[in-house]
Amino acid sequence: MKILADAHIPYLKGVAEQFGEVEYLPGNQFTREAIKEKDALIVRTVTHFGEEILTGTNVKLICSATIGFDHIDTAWCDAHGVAWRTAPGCNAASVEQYVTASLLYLADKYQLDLTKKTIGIVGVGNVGSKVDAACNKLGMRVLLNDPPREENEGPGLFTDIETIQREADFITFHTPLTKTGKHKTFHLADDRFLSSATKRPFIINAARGGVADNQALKRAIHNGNIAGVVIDCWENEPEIDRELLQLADIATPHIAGYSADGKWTATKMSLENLNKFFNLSAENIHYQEIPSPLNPIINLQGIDSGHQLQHAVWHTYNPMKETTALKSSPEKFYWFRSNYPLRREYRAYTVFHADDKILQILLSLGFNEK
Ligand SMILES: NC(=O)c1ccc[n+]([C@@H]2O[C@H](COP(=O)([O-])OP(=O)(O)OC[C@H]3O[C@@H](n4cnc5c(N)ncnc54)[C@H](O)[C@@H]3O)[C@@H](O)[C@H]2O)c1
Ligand SMILES: O=C(O)[C@H](O)[C@H](O)COP(=O)(O)O
Repeated sequence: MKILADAHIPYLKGVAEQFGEVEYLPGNQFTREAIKEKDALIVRTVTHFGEEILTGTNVKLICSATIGFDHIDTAWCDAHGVAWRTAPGCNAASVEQYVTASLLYLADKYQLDLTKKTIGIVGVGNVGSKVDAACNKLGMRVLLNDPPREENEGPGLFTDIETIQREADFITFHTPLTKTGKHKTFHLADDRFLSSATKRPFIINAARGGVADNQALKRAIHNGNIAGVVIDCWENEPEIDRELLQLADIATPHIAGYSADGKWTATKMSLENLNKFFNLSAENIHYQEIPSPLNPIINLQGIDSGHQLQHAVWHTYNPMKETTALKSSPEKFYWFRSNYPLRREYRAYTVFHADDKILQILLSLGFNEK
């Protein structure tokens, strides 16, 4: 079997070869010519797969090592016999780590007590559910909005979007990007939405750029309708809006899901999809190990209890380093994504000397205790 894989999918090289002949190319160098003779593609979100690239090729399966699939023209693929698979939930915990680290940053910068704040979560799937759990552990009041789920599961858990606009101090989006249908999410956060947000909330978008109208975000910051923004996903990546970049409290190059744990799981799920689709019956697949973090021990001795939580979370992931780097070199957006350093989730870290109350929060988030 002939496979073409994105060269920037970690933990794949030397492993995918157990399934066939594998060639690697950076995602932005995939062409119709390059994929023509391939049976399967293992891809990322940086390449668009539709009629223009797939017509006349031999491709039978596209495995995206990602949660999102708005880079695949699924209608065209379904109509033309090209199967596609994704890796649901693979990096949901990584996005939760990103949102938690960002909330702690905003709280620190603007002197906010998160236990007295309300967060509205729009889209409560794999990621939104994890963000919900984390925000509860931080002691926040959480409002959940997910009309498709509410239609299926009934009311009770969910609230309407107007309540979130009225009551939330933070609004975080975790929906897919959809441009049609009853629950389409394209420009969900537009001028109207943002000007109806009464508590001057912070807006967080680590879903997809198009979920929040980037021009409307700038207007809302300028006219004071919102207090600030945390943006990981942008319209027109990698050519992102430079003014919005400078205005953002946290601005990152679409890496919220880039924990090594998430990448490893995405690779594994992609290969499992390949194995199943082609009935390869491969057993005892050899996977690479996820490297340990450089400093897996977090010693909180001497840190006052008011700062222990942020210290521990930022030890695992600090969004400010990436914000500074992106603000000074926005032209390196694609490079930052292709050369991402090792980042581990909480479970790879052990905390020492945490105060009792903080320790309980850290353990519930997934840290280990010595
Ligand atoms: N920044 C990153 O690195 C990163 C990483 C992972 C996922 N993502 C993105 O995050 C988003 C969520 O991922 P997920 O794994 O939770 O997806 P999911 O499919 O598990 O959950 C999405 C949820 O959104 C809900 N939804 C759909 N339309 C809605 C609407 N109009 N209003 C409110 N809710 C709506 C769905 O019912 C579903 O419950 C996706 O867009 C994904 O591409 C980004
Ligand atoms: O959809 C996802 O899983 C995320 O957006 C993911 O982080 C994108 O990863 P990439 O395509 O850059 O590898």
